[in-house]
Amino acid sequence: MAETRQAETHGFQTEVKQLLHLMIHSLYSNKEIFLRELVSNASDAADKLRFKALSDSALLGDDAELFVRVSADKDAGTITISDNGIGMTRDEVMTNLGTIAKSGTADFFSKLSGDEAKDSRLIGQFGVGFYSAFIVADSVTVRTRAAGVAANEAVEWHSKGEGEFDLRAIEKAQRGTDIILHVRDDAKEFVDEFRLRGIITKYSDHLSIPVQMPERDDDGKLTEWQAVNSGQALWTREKSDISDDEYKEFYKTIAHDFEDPLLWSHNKVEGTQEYTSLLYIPKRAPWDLWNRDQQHGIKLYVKRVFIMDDAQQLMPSYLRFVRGLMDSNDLPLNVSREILQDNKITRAMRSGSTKKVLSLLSKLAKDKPEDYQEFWNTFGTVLKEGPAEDHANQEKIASLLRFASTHEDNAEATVSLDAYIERMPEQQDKIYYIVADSYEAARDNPALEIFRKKGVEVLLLSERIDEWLMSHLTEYKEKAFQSVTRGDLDLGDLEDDAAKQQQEELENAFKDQAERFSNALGDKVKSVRATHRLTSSPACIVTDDNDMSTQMAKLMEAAGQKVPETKYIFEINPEHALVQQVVALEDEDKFAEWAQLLLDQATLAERGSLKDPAQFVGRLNRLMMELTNGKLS
Ligand SMILES: Nc1ncnc2c1ncn2[C@@H]1O[C@H](COP(=O)(O)OP(=O)(O)OP(=O)(O)O)[C@@H](O)[C@H]1O
Repeated sequence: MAETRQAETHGFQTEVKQLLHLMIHSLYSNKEIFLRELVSNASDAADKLRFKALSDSALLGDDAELFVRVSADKDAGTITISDNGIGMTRDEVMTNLGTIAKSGTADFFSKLSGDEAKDSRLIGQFGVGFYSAFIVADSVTVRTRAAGVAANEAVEWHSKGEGEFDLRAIEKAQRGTDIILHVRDDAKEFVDEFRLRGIITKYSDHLSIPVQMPERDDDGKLTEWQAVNSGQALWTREKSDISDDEYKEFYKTIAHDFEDPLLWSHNKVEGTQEYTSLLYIPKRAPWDLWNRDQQHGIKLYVKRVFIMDDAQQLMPSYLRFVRGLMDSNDLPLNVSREILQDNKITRAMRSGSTKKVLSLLSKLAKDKPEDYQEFWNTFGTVLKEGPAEDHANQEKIASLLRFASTHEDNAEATVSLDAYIERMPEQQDKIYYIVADSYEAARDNPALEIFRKKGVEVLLLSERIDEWLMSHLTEYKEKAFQSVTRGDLDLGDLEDDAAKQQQEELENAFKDQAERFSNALGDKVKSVRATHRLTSSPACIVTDDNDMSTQMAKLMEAAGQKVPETKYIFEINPEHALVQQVVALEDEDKFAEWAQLLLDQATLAERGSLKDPAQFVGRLNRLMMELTNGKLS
């Protein structure tokens, strides 16, 4: 036994070291948050135990009144935060307090710049948690005994927050965790129970668990522990009794965010289902928002008892930036993730809260367009997953989308579909868009020429998700979406009969030449025809209606899927001077060279790359040499 009580030393995972260093250096102006983090961990530990005890009441033993206790010892220079919650086993201590068990952590740290101001914002997004103890402490001791584990199987963890931590077996009479902070000289102001009490009432007043502090006699001796928070879960109170500040502080505690939320919505739903929801939209994106496996931020409670974090069934994935909680009166207390998955009650809660969030956003867009724009810039890309994921709310989600467009002439996505429709000329019946690799590639794609000439607005899409979005969004307010690089260009009533007839004549007149191009290019193209998309470019390629679009093919290739090669329709502008010279060539070999060059150019403008760029360069140089007769003038 004696041997196991010897301390073992372990190194922190590299990322922990980085996090610690960064935290100490960038959060010095916001030191007091350590208490919020540690008290909220202690309260989570109580919640977890209460939940586990639902199926195994023996776990509570004779220590069923759960609490968090905070005290300070001026002589020793320490602050202690204790709870009689779930505690941790040795293995749990090793992983929870020695590593950062979040996927993508290394990636996150590679983004840090070394600029402390910038990095401190990032660190806020990351969520500091337990390690924030080191903002005020130069050494931290954690003594913990997991529920259901014998007193002599408790563990002590100790670290100075540098490269390593010590672990040893100890004996601990009470279940739960004590965290003892040995406070650094520059944070001694916190070794003061009056000060600590102020911080607790600021951050933790609404926790449903009592947070207790010592009552002391004149000699400073503890006489009893007394709760210093109101102990009433915030969301159970009447909306009218809760101040904005209380809502904001509560958000910071549950979301581990440093900043105020952008907005929130607190609802009591009554009727066939009874539940309360308190949902927040953060101002900033968490660092791992783009990861679809990222945990969801909704906590589930049943009759005020905490059941689980990250209840994915309560919020669709495209709203995974929403934080908050739902408290059901109808679900059984012993509900499991499996039960949640296929459950009438959860479905109703999910659908109700989804509607709530969407209407909250619509209202923001209407009342405070600038704030909405800020929201869109932060979370828009995630919301774009919505139309594919949630058919029932497609129209509502679509109304929240924002795009760059030819109307605005800048890359920022500010145009709503309603604004687009509002500007549509009466004869226009479709919503035109283009998807490309970048805003510039979209803006300068030759297929837009005819639209510019006719003054028809085109939405310019260039995010990775956009092709996916547009493949699920087929219409909005009964107007179909139409890609300008796809299929036959049907401008509908935007063209009058005379223009249509003129176009037909042009196509007929070009038939023979189109065939000549087609013979020269062989199976490199699907077909060749005269275009009516172009005004200043000689040629472009477009995708046939039934083929996979360029962007979709790229998306699938990037995902490692085998994609059949798309053959394009090659459209030529017979009125372009270069085309007129090419068709005048009599030598068929030369004609073929030029035809290939025009196709390569058009492919470059649409796809951004060629299969064999060296061949293109060789051909271009050969033709230039011929044109210049080997001499530039
Ligand atoms: N008082 C405690 N009792 C029991 N377990 C704890 C306690 N404090 C921390 N832990 C465990 O350590 C883990 C890591 O804590 P930490 O605060 O770093 O992260 P987190 O709470 O999971 O995430 P975040 O704070 O970023 O939301 C917790 O998830 C929990 O399992």
